[in-house]
Amino acid sequence: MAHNLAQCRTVIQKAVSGGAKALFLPEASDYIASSPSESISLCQPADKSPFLLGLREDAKHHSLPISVGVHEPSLNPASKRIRNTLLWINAKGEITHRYAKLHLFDISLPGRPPMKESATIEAGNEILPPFETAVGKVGAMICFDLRFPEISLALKRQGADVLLYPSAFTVPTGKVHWLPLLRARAIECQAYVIAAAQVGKHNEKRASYGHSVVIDPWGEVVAELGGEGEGGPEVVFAEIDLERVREVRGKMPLLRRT
Ligand SMILES: O=C(O)CNC(=O)[C@H](CS)NC(=O)CCC(=O)C(=O)O
Repeated sequence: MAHNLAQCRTVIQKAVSGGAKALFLPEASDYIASSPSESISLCQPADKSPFLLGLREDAKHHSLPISVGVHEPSLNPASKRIRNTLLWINAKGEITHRYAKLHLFDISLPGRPPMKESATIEAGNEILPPFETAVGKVGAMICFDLRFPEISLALKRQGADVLLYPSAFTVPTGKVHWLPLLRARAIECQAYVIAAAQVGKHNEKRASYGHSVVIDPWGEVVAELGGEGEGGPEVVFAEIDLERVREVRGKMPLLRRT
């Protein structure tokens, strides 16, 4: 986790030097463990996690809001499982919003070990209403949620201009599904999509697809990173133009107005 904090701090430095108004980090930026028991044992409450305390300090120091995916304990003290959450840290370093991942990644693909996120993670049970930020009204989702367009459509109806999908996508699913799903969400919601992704090898069992991307409300990719991640942590910049959201929605209205 100390290493991951250092990686994030490198990204924060780059974001600050480039004049970013907000920074979007991937799902599970604090750690990716190699077993359910390790994942549960590493988990700390937000107010005690050195990883989050470090990010909050930097957010405050640079007046830079940060969206980050982490692990947090269950709200139920009797639960052995943890939560997979997205936190919004504001420019004062305070955690102001929290979304707990609704859909868990329980799958088995041919020739690969099955993945059962629900062995470790307890699913969230509510959509977080979109919230105002320096880059517009943001709607939060996480990774596998991408396959369930209902949440993004609900967020659009609630006024989201920007949809977040911080992720740690697998390589085989990412190769085929990542970009088309993200572009579809941007096109049908007529919203910006910001998908910050983990990249490269985590441990003997796991690697992530990478290809972080920002997509505009017309569905065009406006910024992207690669799938190697060998040169260390990378950052990519994109302009979030809320006028562009109004324009696309105005020219092709998809929401019924009665
Ligand atoms: O494991 C952690 O600590 C953090 N969580 C994740 O990386 C999650 C669960 S394994 N990954 C995904 O949801 C990938 C989805 C995906 O790849 C797809 O939908 O194809």
